[in-house]
Amino acid sequence: MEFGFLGLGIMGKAMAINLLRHGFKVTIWNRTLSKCDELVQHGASVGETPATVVKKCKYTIAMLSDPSAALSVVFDKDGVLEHINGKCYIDMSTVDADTSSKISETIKAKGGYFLEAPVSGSKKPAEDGQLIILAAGDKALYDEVLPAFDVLGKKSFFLGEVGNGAKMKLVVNMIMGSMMNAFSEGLTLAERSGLNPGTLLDVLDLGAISNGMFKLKGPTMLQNSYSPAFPLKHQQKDMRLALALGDENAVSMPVAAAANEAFKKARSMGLGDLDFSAVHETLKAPDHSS
Ligand SMILES: NC(=O)C1=CN([C@@H]2O[C@H](COP(=O)(O)OP(=O)(O)OC[C@H]3O[C@@H](n4cnc5c(N)ncnc54)[C@H](OP(=O)(O)O)[C@@H]3O)[C@@H](O)[C@H]2O)C=CC1
Ligand SMILES: O=CCCC(=O)O
Repeated sequence: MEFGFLGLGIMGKAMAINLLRHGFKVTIWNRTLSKCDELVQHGASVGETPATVVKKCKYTIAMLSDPSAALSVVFDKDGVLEHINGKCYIDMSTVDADTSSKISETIKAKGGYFLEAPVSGSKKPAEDGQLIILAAGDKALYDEVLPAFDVLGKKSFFLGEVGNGAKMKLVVNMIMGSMMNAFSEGLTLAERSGLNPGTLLDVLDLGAISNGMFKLKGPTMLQNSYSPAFPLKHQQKDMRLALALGDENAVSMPVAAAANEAFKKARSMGLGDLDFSAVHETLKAPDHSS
C-alpha cells in the first residue's frame, strides 16, 4: 500500500517512519523541506507540493499543527484539492469539528474521500505504534486503511460522522490539560510546604489517581526538564478549541478555563515550544498580586 504523508513534525515524522518500517511505500511533504532528509534515509520519496503527493498516492495522511495549517494545506495553491478527485485524504491533526467538516465537504464535492483520525498518545507511542486512533467520516475508507492504522496504533475507534473524532480528541485533551495543571499545583504545593515532591509521586502512583501522565512527566518536571513531546502551544490550542465546544453546547467548564489561562501565561513567558508540562514554570514566576 502506498501513502502520502504531509507534515513531519514530532508526530508526523514518527508515524511516517513507522509506516516505512512496516513495508508501506511513503511519499512525504513538509513545509520546511529539510525535515524530509531523515525520512529519505528510511526509504521515503519526496513530493514537491501537497498536490503532487495527492496526485501520486491513492491515500494521503496529514499531521499538521492546527486548524489554520490543516486548511492551508488543503485549500491553498498547490494544495490537496488540486488532485483530490478519486483520491483519499485522512487528516490526523487535532482540529475542531468545523474545520474538519469544511475540509470533508469540499473534498467530497470534488470527488474525493475523507476521514478524520486524530490520535491520543504522544511522541513515544507514535514511535512505538501505540497510538489511539479516533476516526470518523467515510466508513469504507476507514476499513480500507485499517492495515495502516494497525501499524500506527494499538486501538482504532470509528466514531461515526465527521466531527465526532475531532470532538472526542478535544474532550480527552481538555481533561489532560486540566489534570496537568492540578498535578503541577500539587507538586509545587508539596515542595513549598516542606514535603519531598518525589515522595508525592510515589504516593500518587499507589493510589486511585495513578496514571501514565503523572508517571511519565512527574520526574522530568521535578528536574525542570521540558523537552517537547507534546508542545505546549498545541495543548493551549486544544484547550481553546475545547472551550469553544463547551460554549457551543452551553457546558460550563471553569476548571478547563483556568487551565487554559495557565497555558496562555506559559506561552506569554515564551514556553510554547517546550513540552506542555512546562506549564509548571508558571507557578514559579513572581506573583505581584500581594
Ligand atoms: N506531539 C504530540 O504529543 C501530539 C500532537 N498531536 C497533534 O498532532 C498535530 C501535530 O503535532 P506535532 O507533530 O506535535 O507538531 P509539530 O509542531 O512538531 O509539527 C507541526 C507540523 O505542522 C506543519 N505546519 C505548521 N503550520 C503549517 C502551515 N501553515 N502549512 C503547512 N504545514 C504547517 C509543520 O511544518 P514545519 O516543519 O514547516 O514547521 C510541522 O510539519 C497537532 O495537531 C497536535 O495537536 C496529537 C497527539 C499528540
Ligand atoms: O494531543 C496530544 C496528546 C498527548 C497524549 O495523549 O499523551
